[in-house]
Amino acid sequence: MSAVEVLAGVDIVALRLSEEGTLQVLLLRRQREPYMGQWALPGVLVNGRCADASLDAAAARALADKARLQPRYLEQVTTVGNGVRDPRGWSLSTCYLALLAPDVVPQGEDLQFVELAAVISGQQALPFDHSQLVRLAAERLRGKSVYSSLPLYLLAPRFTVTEALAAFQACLGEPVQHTTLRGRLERMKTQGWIGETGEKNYPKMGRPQNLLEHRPLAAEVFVFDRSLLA
Ligand SMILES: O=P(O)(O)OC[C@H]1O[C@@H](O)[C@H](O)[C@@H]1O
Repeated sequence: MSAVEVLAGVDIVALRLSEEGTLQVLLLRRQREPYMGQWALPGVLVNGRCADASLDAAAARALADKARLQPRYLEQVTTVGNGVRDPRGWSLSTCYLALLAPDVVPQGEDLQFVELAAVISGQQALPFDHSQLVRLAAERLRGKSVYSSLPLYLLAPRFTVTEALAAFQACLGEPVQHTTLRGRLERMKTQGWIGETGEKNYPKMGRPQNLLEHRPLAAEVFVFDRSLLA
């Protein structure tokens, strides 16, 4: 690379809600230098011969080509850039937050989910500045989960209130009042963002619960009139 060139890329912080109710982040084992063999965020370079129409298209390509999956939700978080984050020289990375369905499984030995908490705590180290990108994406998710329906994208399209509670608590990292969440979901129902399916799920333990359906409208997330933590 000549001294005037800058590498530009996108990196994806793709999150899944585990059965235990924790958030997990998708990692890819790097196939080339730098950091060959290490677990990193899936990402692609966008300069050079790539035909991506936009950064959003490049982010979708990174997930489709490298992780072989489609997100339920994708949002640009931030752009970082400096001369030290990539040993190849000056580079920019635009970081995306992707939310995945809970039943997504890694397709191949070069992909794995690890606990988000392990990356944030530093127990699972990542190359480049990828740990910092994970922290920024998790902060964005937490911030938006206080006042919007964003965590519902971590659930199957049909879900119960108990499952919604688990998703919100995982994103916020603290307990949420069942009655408060139920009130916000009722509000979404009256505005057409959630529908009653008329069906129930039958868990191994406990009583059957109504199955609701997430019907996101054009704006993608429903904004609550009050904080969920109020
Ligand atoms: O995987 P290759 O194409 O080598 O490079 C992409 C990575 O290079 C880094 O700056 C980015 O953070 C991205 O993950």
